[in-house]
Amino acid sequence: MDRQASTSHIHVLERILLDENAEPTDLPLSLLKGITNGFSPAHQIGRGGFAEVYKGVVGKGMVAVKRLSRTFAVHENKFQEEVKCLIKAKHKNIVRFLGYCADTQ
Ligand SMILES: Nc1ncnc2c1ncn2[C@@H]1O[C@H](COP(=O)(O)OP(=O)(O)OP(=O)(O)O)[C@@H](O)[C@H]1O
Repeated sequence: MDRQASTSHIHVLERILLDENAEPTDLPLSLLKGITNGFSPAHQIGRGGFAEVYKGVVGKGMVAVKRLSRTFAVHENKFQEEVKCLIKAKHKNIVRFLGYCADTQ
Protein backbone atom coordinates (compact mmCIF):
# COMPACT_ATOMS: atom_id res chain seq x y z
CA MET A 1 0.00 0.00 0.00
CA ASP A 2 1.42 3.38 -0.94
CA ARG A 3 1.83 6.31 1.46
CA GLN A 4 -1.19 8.20 0.09
CA ALA A 5 -3.52 5.18 0.53
CA SER A 6 -2.20 4.62 4.06
CA THR A 7 -2.81 8.29 4.95
CA SER A 8 -6.38 8.12 3.67
CA HIS A 9 -7.02 5.05 5.85
CA ILE A 10 -5.73 6.99 8.87
CA HIS A 11 -8.30 9.67 8.03
CA VAL A 12 -11.03 7.01 7.92
CA LEU A 13 -10.00 5.77 11.37
CA GLU A 14 -9.75 9.35 12.68
CA ARG A 15 -13.27 10.06 11.41
CA ILE A 16 -14.64 6.94 13.14
CA LEU A 17 -12.83 7.93 16.32
CA LEU A 18 -14.29 11.45 16.29
CA ASP A 19 -17.82 10.51 15.20
CA GLU A 20 -19.41 8.32 17.84
CA ASN A 21 -22.17 7.30 15.42
CA ALA A 22 -19.73 6.04 12.77
CA GLU A 23 -19.82 2.31 12.11
CA PRO A 24 -16.68 0.13 12.57
CA THR A 25 -14.91 -0.82 9.36
CA ASP A 26 -12.26 -3.19 8.08
CA LEU A 27 -8.77 -1.75 8.35
CA PRO A 28 -5.59 -2.75 6.53
CA LEU A 29 -2.74 -4.35 8.49
CA SER A 30 -0.37 -1.66 7.16
CA LEU A 31 -2.44 0.99 8.97
CA LEU A 32 -2.37 -0.92 12.26
CA LYS A 33 1.39 -1.38 11.90
CA GLY A 34 1.76 2.33 11.15
CA ILE A 35 -0.13 3.58 14.21
CA THR A 36 1.63 1.13 16.59
CA ASN A 37 5.12 1.71 15.18
CA GLY A 38 5.19 -1.84 13.81
CA PHE A 39 3.62 -3.34 16.97
CA SER A 40 6.67 -2.17 18.85
CA PRO A 41 7.20 -3.35 22.47
CA ALA A 42 7.25 0.32 23.49
CA HIS A 43 3.60 0.56 22.38
CA GLN A 44 2.46 -2.59 24.20
CA ILE A 45 -0.02 -1.71 26.96
CA GLY A 46 -1.33 -5.12 27.92
CA ARG A 47 -1.50 -8.81 27.33
CA GLY A 48 -4.38 -11.27 27.77
CA GLY A 49 -4.65 -15.02 27.43
CA PHE A 50 -4.68 -14.98 23.65
CA ALA A 51 -3.77 -11.46 22.56
CA GLU A 52 -1.46 -8.51 23.00
CA VAL A 53 -2.80 -4.97 23.17
CA TYR A 54 -0.94 -1.95 21.75
CA LYS A 55 -1.39 1.81 21.90
CA GLY A 56 -2.15 3.20 18.46
CA VAL A 57 -1.67 6.88 17.70
CA VAL A 58 -4.29 8.40 15.36
CA GLY A 59 -3.77 12.11 14.84
CA LYS A 60 -4.19 13.68 18.28
CA GLY A 61 -6.11 10.65 19.54
CA MET A 62 -5.23 7.21 20.81
CA VAL A 63 -6.78 3.79 20.23
CA ALA A 64 -6.14 0.30 21.60
CA VAL A 65 -5.11 -2.28 18.99
CA LYS A 66 -5.63 -5.90 20.01
CA ARG A 67 -3.56 -8.43 18.08
CA LEU A 68 -4.39 -12.14 18.43
CA SER A 69 -1.33 -14.27 19.23
CA ARG A 70 0.17 -16.28 16.39
CA THR A 71 -0.19 -19.40 18.52
CA PHE A 72 -3.92 -18.81 18.92
CA ALA A 73 -5.49 -20.42 15.84
CA VAL A 74 -8.96 -19.04 15.26
CA HIS A 75 -11.28 -20.36 12.60
CA GLU A 76 -12.28 -17.75 10.00
CA ASN A 77 -16.02 -18.24 10.78
CA LYS A 78 -15.43 -17.81 14.52
CA PHE A 79 -13.48 -14.62 13.87
CA GLN A 80 -16.32 -13.23 11.74
CA GLU A 81 -18.92 -14.16 14.40
CA GLU A 82 -16.82 -12.40 17.05
CA VAL A 83 -16.52 -9.28 14.88
CA LYS A 84 -20.31 -9.24 14.29
CA CYS A 85 -20.85 -9.43 18.08
CA LEU A 86 -18.35 -6.65 18.75
CA ILE A 87 -20.00 -4.43 16.12
CA LYS A 88 -23.37 -4.87 17.90
CA ALA A 89 -21.96 -4.28 21.40
CA LYS A 90 -22.71 -0.61 22.05
CA HIS A 91 -22.89 0.55 25.64
CA LYS A 92 -21.58 3.52 27.61
CA ASN A 93 -19.60 1.13 29.83
CA ILE A 94 -18.02 -0.80 26.94
CA VAL A 95 -15.07 0.56 24.99
CA ARG A 96 -16.11 1.39 21.41
CA PHE A 97 -15.18 -1.08 18.69
CA LEU A 98 -13.70 0.95 15.81
CA GLY A 99 -12.53 -1.60 13.27
CA TYR A 100 -11.06 -4.99 12.53
CA CYS A 101 -8.43 -6.66 10.36
CA ALA A 102 -8.45 -10.32 9.32
CA ASP A 103 -4.94 -10.32 7.83
CA THR A 104 -3.12 -13.36 9.25
CA GLN A 105 0.30 -12.34 7.91
N1 LIG B 1 -9.19 -0.59 25.26
C1 LIG B 1 -8.13 -0.75 26.07
N2 LIG B 1 -7.51 0.32 26.59
C2 LIG B 1 -6.44 0.19 27.39
N3 LIG B 1 -5.89 -0.99 27.74
C3 LIG B 1 -6.48 -2.09 27.26
C4 LIG B 1 -7.61 -2.04 26.40
N4 LIG B 1 -7.97 -3.30 26.07
C5 LIG B 1 -7.11 -4.09 26.71
N5 LIG B 1 -6.20 -3.38 27.43
C6 LIG B 1 -5.11 -3.90 28.27
O1 LIG B 1 -4.64 -5.11 27.72
C7 LIG B 1 -4.85 -6.18 28.63
C8 LIG B 1 -5.21 -7.42 27.84
O2 LIG B 1 -6.39 -7.18 27.15
P1 LIG B 1 -7.34 -8.39 26.78
O3 LIG B 1 -8.61 -7.87 26.22
O4 LIG B 1 -6.59 -9.38 25.94
O5 LIG B 1 -7.51 -8.91 28.24
P2 LIG B 1 -8.34 -9.98 28.92
O6 LIG B 1 -9.77 -9.84 28.52
O7 LIG B 1 -7.96 -9.87 30.35
O8 LIG B 1 -7.75 -11.30 28.37
P3 LIG B 1 -8.53 -12.63 28.08
O9 LIG B 1 -9.54 -12.28 27.02
O10 LIG B 1 -7.45 -13.52 27.58
O11 LIG B 1 -9.13 -13.03 29.37
C9 LIG B 1 -5.92 -5.71 29.59
O12 LIG B 1 -5.82 -6.33 30.83
C10 LIG B 1 -5.61 -4.21 29.67
O13 LIG B 1 -4.52 -4.00 30.56
